[in-house]
Amino acid sequence: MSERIVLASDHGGLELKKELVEGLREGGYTVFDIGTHTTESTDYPDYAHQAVRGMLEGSYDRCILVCGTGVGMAMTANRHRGARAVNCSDVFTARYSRAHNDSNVLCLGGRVVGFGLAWEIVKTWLTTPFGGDKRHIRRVNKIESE
Ligand SMILES: O=C(CO)[C@H](O)[C@H](O)[C@H](O)COP(=O)(O)O
Repeated sequence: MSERIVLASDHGGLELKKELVEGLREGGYTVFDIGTHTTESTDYPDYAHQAVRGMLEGSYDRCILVCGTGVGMAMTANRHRGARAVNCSDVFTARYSRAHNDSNVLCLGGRVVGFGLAWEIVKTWLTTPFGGDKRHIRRVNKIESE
């Protein structure tokens, strides 16, 4: 089966999330869109907690979370032990958050990046493997030790 990606957003990330869901489905990923589905004002932590819990319980492989800036989603996701969330608005950070940090949650700002850049970020993030070098494993283990 293809990688299971869960996407979630608040109202601030809704439009970008919708475009990403469509692109990822076309790209053959198994996509779960857990909301929000309307423009009504919502609270990003509700969606971030739900998506990350699902990932940590094994229902999904990775999370992509979108709010206005990506900040609230990243703060919330990183409260969960085992979640390594990156708030990203450039391709370089997307690549190295995978290669060096083994990030498993990508947060984007729907009010910060347009679909074109977001799509490049997402493709890079999904296709870059964790480097697995000893020094990176040691550092990721130190993140997880607290
Ligand atoms: O968490 C955020 C900012 O750190 C998100 O960008 C939210 O989407 C944003 O705060 C929502 O703002 P709104 O004024 O309620 O639309």
